[in-house]
Amino acid sequence: MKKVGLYFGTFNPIHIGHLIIANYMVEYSDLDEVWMVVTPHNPFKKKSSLLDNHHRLEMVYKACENYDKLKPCDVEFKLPQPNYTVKTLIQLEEDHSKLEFSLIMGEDNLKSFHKWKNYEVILEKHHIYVYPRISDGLMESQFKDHPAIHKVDAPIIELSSTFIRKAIKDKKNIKPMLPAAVWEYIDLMNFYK
Ligand SMILES: Nc1ncnc2c1ncn2[C@@H]1O[C@H](COP(=O)(O)OP(=O)(O)OP(=O)(O)O)[C@@H](O)[C@H]1O
Ligand SMILES: O=C(O)c1ccc[n+]([C@@H]2O[C@H](COP(=O)([O-])O)[C@@H](O)[C@H]2O)c1
Repeated sequence: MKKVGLYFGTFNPIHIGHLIIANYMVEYSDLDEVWMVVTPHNPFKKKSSLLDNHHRLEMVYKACENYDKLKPCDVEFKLPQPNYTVKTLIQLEEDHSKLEFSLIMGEDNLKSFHKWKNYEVILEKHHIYVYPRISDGLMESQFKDHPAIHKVDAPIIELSSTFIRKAIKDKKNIKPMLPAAVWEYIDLMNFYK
């Protein structure tokens, strides 16, 4: 069975931090592919300053163009909002019965995973691949040494979409922080100014 890692995000915009993690995961784990799932509305985030779904998807598409094992995914566009991951997983399994889906998550997100809708169901049915991230807070003991949670030693790149949006607004040059095609698209479309 083909193993697909799901990397969920708002990707407003996708940056090299995301791309380095996705590529590392597919090269240094047993995953065959990583799908970058563009989320219209994260239940934990306000929707303000959010670029249209299709523009965020277009940027993910451009970022993945030269990576055969990385794929953009728009499954959440047709699902009710805010987007609960447990529901998305049910939809994906219905659409692709021959694929095995796992989640990719930073250590920071694992610390609040117990607040996700039906997280026990997710953990029962899926593996989670966790990469290191600098963050405060403690890991719930139930997630330490859990058989479905796998640590992958990916590099830490502290960069965020929030930082990039602000830097563009402040007219800073942040070219190396974005895949070239994404930078060109943002520049062409005058986004985040
Ligand atoms: N530099 C990074 N390294 C590793 N993981 C990251 C990095 N930036 C974001 N992530 C993780 O990638 C996923 C998708 O990221 P998201 O789209 O929320 O980007 P973000 O940069 O955190 O955005 P924002 O600053 O707008 O909140 C999330 O799980 C997030 O924790
Ligand atoms: O299902 C949930 O309850 C849930 C709660 C918080 C976040 N998520 C998903 O986690 C993904 C990454 O979240 P974030 O805030 O780190 O970008 C995003 O796709 C969200 O929809 C999901």
